[in-house]
Formats: sequence, structure tokens, C-alpha cells
Amino acid sequence: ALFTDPSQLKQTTYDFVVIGAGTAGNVVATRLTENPSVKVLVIEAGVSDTGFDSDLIRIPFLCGQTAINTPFDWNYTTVPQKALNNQVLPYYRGFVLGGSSSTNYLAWTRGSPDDYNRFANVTGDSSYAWDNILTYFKKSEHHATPEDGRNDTGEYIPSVHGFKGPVAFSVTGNLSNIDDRVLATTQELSDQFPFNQDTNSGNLLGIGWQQNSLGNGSRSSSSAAYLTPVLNTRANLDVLIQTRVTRLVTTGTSNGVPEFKSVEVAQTSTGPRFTFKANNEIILSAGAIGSPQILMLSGIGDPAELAKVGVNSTVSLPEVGKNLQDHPIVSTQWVVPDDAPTRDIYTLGEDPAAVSAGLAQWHANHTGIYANVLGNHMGFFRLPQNSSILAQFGDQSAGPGSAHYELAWVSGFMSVSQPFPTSGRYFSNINVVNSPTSRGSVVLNSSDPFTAPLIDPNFFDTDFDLQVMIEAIKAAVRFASAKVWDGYILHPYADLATALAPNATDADIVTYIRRWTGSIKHPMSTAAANGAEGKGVVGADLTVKNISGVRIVDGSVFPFIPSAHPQAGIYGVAEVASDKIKAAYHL
Ligand SMILES: Cc1cc2nc3c(=O)[nH]c(=O)nc-3n(C[C@H](O)[C@H](O)[C@H](O)COP(=O)(O)OP(=O)(O)OC[C@H]3O[C@@H](n4cnc5c(N)ncnc54)[C@H](O)[C@@H]3O)c2cc1C
Repeated sequence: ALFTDPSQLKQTTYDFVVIGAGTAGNVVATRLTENPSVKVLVIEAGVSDTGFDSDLIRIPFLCGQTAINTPFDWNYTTVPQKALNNQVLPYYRGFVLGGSSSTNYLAWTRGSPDDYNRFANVTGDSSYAWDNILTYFKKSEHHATPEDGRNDTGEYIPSVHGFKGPVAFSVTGNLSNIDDRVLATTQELSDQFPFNQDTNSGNLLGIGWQQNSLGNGSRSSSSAAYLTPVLNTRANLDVLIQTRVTRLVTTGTSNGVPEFKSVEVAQTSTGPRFTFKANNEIILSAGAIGSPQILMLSGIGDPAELAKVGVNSTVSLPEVGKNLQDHPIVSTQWVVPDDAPTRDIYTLGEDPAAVSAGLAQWHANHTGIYANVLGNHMGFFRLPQNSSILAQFGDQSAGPGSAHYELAWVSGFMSVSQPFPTSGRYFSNINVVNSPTSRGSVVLNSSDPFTAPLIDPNFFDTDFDLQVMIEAIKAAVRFASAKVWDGYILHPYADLATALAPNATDADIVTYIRRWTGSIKHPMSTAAANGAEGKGVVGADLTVKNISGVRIVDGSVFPFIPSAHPQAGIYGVAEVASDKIKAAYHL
């Protein structure tokens, strides 16, 4: 059942306590409670995903608005970003049942086999290797027919997908006016921009139809897909929302190390504290910001850093909160003819009647433009083998099947950082560095669990990342220069024109990048798994090192960020972890 106040719960001891009802937490809680004798409590800081304003979560086309200034987000900001003119960036994280899977942009990508084989190598555990985790990717998903009933044969490869798992995925149910041109470019410039029938197949590279966590015209979050369908029918599953875990509490020692099988919770900074205990273990699934924050609040981290904010160190584990990796993103836009049927009528505020009609159609039968996301195609690319960047820095990706950068196309204005214009028609693409080498951190700002930590994605700390972003933009320009766009793409928008002027240099592109880069919202690796003693935060089985009783299952345990959008990978790892936990307790 669902509870909104710790005092409502009839028991204080469970077999497992899961911290965070987010993307990964809901997978673990749902899989463990498949066994009716296993009692699980999930504690979520955020709010319900139903009721007030929850259309923002359910309606896919509104995904760009789900996080911004809504009750569903933590409203974090970064520390000033040195390489971005000291800008402070918004840093969205889901604060709601489903976590960031309830607020994200729905892109459903796994990454490359190299990404997962590297995970297996670093941990010494083959269960994360592509050939093995593929079973779990399939277990987490089911193919859904595009909402317009369109035949999607040839737009994905059925044999690499699941058909019975909880999360619905589908390609677009709303074709856009640029789709034919995007596909024609994959023919005209096939050597640079080849078509790929399914970028989730183990062959990541090339341009494919974008898959999204979406079915029946609605977002398929971890709450909608895993948790909600069983919440009221499983007597062994309790979910407590609007309640924050403030720290892990020691419960003695086990095998010579401190044991933490209890959690302290509160609803406000000064409100009463409650504790809940796990007979077996605590599963920390608070995400790449929340999980290291909770460890540090519990005295588990770098002792010198903890001392600075007055937290007593209980266990030295210096890599907690280090190694933060994220994908920087910058958009580029071009102006197209005024009569082009782009999606701008829905997003620039010019045509309220079109918006009302679109929303009315979605409410009537979950169809139409609002039952889909903004873009229909995305592509993953490598620098050419003879690239001077590779010669200078070496290949920093997970391997030859991994992407250095990503491009995705939208018929309409799209940006995560620029103010939207109020009129006009546009063609946009996003440019993303997929195998970044910059590393940031999450550090406590205060011993108060209700104070946000200091978050530093440290974008473009390395020149490699900046050079790759320059190449991504140049590739986007080559794509937009294909003959099939003649007469459609008119000229670059606003200061992109300066960056791309005939006499412009890379320095002008860098000026554009430093001004407009944002986060694609993929922070990961802040509690990285590592099989070697003394390295990382968790071991191959994802249990926290140097203590007993706590396992981390979320995006923070990935040793490296995958070279694609991470949610599908996080679901896969959470499915693997659920089986590991079941095996550990013979469930
Ligand atoms: C706006 C946005 C757009 C994105 N777009 C995409 C995309 O298109 N495709 C993609 O693959 N990925 C995308 N991502 C990233 C992806 O959604 C996340 O990487 C992924 O969902 C993270 O899963 P997680 O389980 O690690 O953490 P989360 O899903 O964030 O779950 C963590 C949960 O823990 C809770 N929590 C945190 N601290 C505490 C505490 N102290 N006590 C109790 N509960 C706590 C949080 O409220 C949250 O519910 C996006 C993310 C955002 C925010």
C-alpha cells in the first residue's frame, strides 16, 4: 500500500528497505516482492505521480516541461561551470514515484556492447557483459505498436527485443515532415550517416528510428510499468512517499566491518525522525546524486571532506561522490520556410488553438502529436579513425562499437538551454558528447539532509570532450548540407550564424558551445562498481565496500557512463541486481 507519513506504517522492520522509488528502485522492489514471503518497504522523498499536474508526466509530448519548475523535480543547480563561462546550470532529477523515469525525455537506448563488456571487465563479473545482460534488457521491456497503428516493420529488429517485460517501448506514432529527408540523407551520405535498423541491437552506430519508453500514447515510467500495477495487490509491499532518508544507521558489526541495516527518515529538516530496519539489507536506489549524498550523511566517504561540513566519518570510502560523468548537450537550429509544417505551432506559444486541440485529442484517446515525443530519429557516431583528436588523445570510448557523439533531429525549435523564440519555423538537432572523459563530483554542502549537495558535472574539463563537441557540430552541419535539404534549410538561427560564418574558425564554434551547453541529465558513476580491492564504492555484487548491509542499485554504480541515454541500461542493471539479491537470500 501507499503511505504518506511514517507514523502510518504498522511495522518498522522489513526484509528489505529500498531507498528511492525511482527507475532502479521500483525494479528491485517489484522483483523482490514477487515472492509473497518477502516484505519490502520503499521510501521515496518525492511525491505521487498521480493527481495534481500529473498530465505533465503522462503526456509524452510535454516531457520537456515535466521537470522545469514543477513539484516533480529536486530543483538542483550545479556549481559554476568553469568551461561554460562560470554558468550555473539547472540539474534536473525526478522527485516523484518513478524518479527520473517519470520526468525524462523517454529516449530508450541501451548503448554499445563495449559499454557493458567494459562494465564486466572492471568488475570482473560477466553478468554485466552484453551477451548476458541482453536477457535482462529484454526482460525489462515490451514492444508496443506505435500509437497511430503504423506498421513499424523495418524500424526496429524484433529478435533483439522483449515482448513481455514491464516497460513499453515504441517508435514514433506521429510522422514529421522531416522524416523522409532524414532517411534520404542516410542514403545520400551513407558513408558518414548510415541507416541502422535498430541502434539497440548491439550495433549502436548509425541513424535509426528513435525508440521511446512509451506505449498506448503514455509515458511508461518505472512507476507505471513496475510499481503501480502491483502496489495494491501485494500485501508484502509498502511504499512511503514524501519522506526523505536522512542517513543510514549502524546496527553493529558484521564480519569485522560496521553494519548499516537501519535507516533514519524525516519529512522536514526539523521534523521528527523515524527509523526502519531491514532484516536482510538496505538497497540504496536514490540515484547518482541521492545515493552518494546519503552515504556521506552517514559518515561514509572521504573523511577530510566530511569533516569540513561537520559530519563524523564512520567509514573511509574516498570515491563516494567522485567520478561523476554526464553527457554535455548543445543544440543547433536552422530557420526553415514559414509554411513548413513543423512542430513549432505546439511549442512556441503562437497557436494556442492547436495546443488545445492536440491536448483534447490526447485526453480523448491518447493519440495524436501529444502521444509522442519531439523527435523521430537519432544517430550515434565515431570520430574517423584518422582523426587528429584520436591521434592526440587516444580513443577514450569503451571500444570500436561505441559512440563518441550523438546527433538527433527535431522538426521544430529544440534546446535545453536557449530561450525559445516566439515565432518562426525551425529545424533543430542536438549534439551530445557520448564518451566524455571529464569527471565531476557530488560533495556535501551541509550536514543537513535537506540541503542540496554541491553538484559539479565539470563539463569540458578535458580538451578531448570539447574537441568531440566541435566535431559533432561540424557533423550536424554536414548532415544539414546534404542536397535533400536544399530549399528547406534556409540559414542558421541566431548566433549559430556567427559560429558557422564562412570566415569562422573553431574558436567561434567553441564560443557557441561555452554559451549554450547544458546537461542532458545523465549523471552517473558517483558510486562506481569496481572489482579491485580499494577501488570504487561498490563491488561486483553492488554491495558497498568496507561496510555490511547496504547494496546500491541505480545509475551511480556504472563504472563508466554508457555511450547512449542511460535509462534502458539502468533498468537492465536493476534486473541483473534483483536476480543477484534473490540468489544471495535463496528467494
Ligand atoms: C529531465 C530528464 C531527461 C532525461 N532524459 C532521458 C532520456 O530521454 N533517456 C534516458 O535514457 N535517460 C534520460 N534521463 C536520465 C534518466 O532518466 C536517469 O539516468 C535515470 O532515470 C536514473 O535512474 P536512477 O534509478 O539512477 O535514479 P532516479 O530515477 O532519479 O531515482 C532516484 C529516486 O530516489 C529518490 N531519492 C533521492 N534521494 C532520496 C532520499 N534521501 N530519500 C528518499 N528518496 C530519495 C528520488 O526522489 C528518486 O525518485 C533524463 C533525466 C532527466 C531528469
